[in-house]
Amino acid sequence: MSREAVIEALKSVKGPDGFDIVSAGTVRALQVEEGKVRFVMEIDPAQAEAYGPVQAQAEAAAGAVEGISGVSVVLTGHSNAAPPDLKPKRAAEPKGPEKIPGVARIIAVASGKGGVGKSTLSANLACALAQQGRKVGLLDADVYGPSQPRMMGVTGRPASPDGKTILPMRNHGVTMMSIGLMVNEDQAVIWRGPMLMGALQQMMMQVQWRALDVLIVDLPPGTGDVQMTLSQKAQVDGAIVVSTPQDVALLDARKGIDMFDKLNVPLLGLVENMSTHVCSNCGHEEHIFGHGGVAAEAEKLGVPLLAEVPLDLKIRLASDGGVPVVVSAPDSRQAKAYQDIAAALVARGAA
Ligand SMILES: Nc1ncnc2c1ncn2[C@@H]1O[C@H](COP(=O)(O)OP(=O)(O)OP(=O)(O)O)[C@@H](O)[C@H]1O
Repeated sequence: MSREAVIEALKSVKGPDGFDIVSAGTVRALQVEEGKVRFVMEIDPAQAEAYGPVQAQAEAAAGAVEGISGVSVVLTGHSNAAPPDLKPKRAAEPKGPEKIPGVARIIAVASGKGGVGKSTLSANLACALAQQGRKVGLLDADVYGPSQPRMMGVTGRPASPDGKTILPMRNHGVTMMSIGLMVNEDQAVIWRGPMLMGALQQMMMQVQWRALDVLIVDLPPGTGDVQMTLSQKAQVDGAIVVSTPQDVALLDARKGIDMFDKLNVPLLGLVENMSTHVCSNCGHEEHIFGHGGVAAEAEKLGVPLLAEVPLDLKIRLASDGGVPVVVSAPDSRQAKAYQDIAAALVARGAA
């Protein structure tokens, strides 16, 4: 079971233009992992209907490859479709990722699994960078559970005065946009495929971010379609991977690290969250989930360990209350870990 075998199988599938979907450059970001295949089919939106059966054939072709137990194909639209008479060779040339207008740099914050503190880090990092004088945007791309409106204390729907562009929200010195502000909270979880990709693209390209030094993107957990779409569509300058210290969390984090490697996104560093727990009554320090695993991984990869953030009630209460701890208690020990990450990124010219 190999990536090559899947690609070979997909060459038997023809698009509505008669060219096979691999040579035509329709198949993008193909990954094979533990018997599961994922890829994006980038198509002319006007041909979405015609591609329905092609998608089904592609799923069947990839699924028939020996050792493949699951296939996930996402149809996504590209804006400038190739003219129909284009030779397959030219059509296969990939369209490179674009800069988001006005945005100097993009940093993606990712995690291998959910609930490890990726959104908490994104919110605190964005606020800390703003406190350090950077013009910062925060894009909540966690389509399956957008939590930035709550963490950043933002409510209401973003306005669209001209019906085309969207005005972002702003709080704590940070310009922000979340998929949670565009749909009802319970709706976001059922979004799938092209609709979801369209929303992500809209948030990147149609939001009036204005001039930003850095846009922090809070990704959904794992290594899925959103991560692939983001790095295909926009030029991501660096990624931060968050993990808790347990072996199983680290195992998932490694998959995230591997994904960024494949997508050619430089890894800026790792963060160990919930590293130690300091008892709020007696001050006793305990490594509830173990300690040092993320540091060892960073050393192995030759990337910085950006911080070890403690498991601390104050951090949770602050985020749940809509005022991240770097804003509610900027001089606290709890805020320092996030401020140090921001300072390190600024010093390296990464933010
Ligand atoms: N260092 C910390 N100390 C205490 N609580 C924390 C810490 N980091 C995160 N939390 C809390 O843990 C919960 C999960 O954190 P968060 O939402 O940031 O994780 P996530 O990785 O973004 O999760 P998901 O992938 O589900 O969106 C939240 O209630 C948050 O307040």
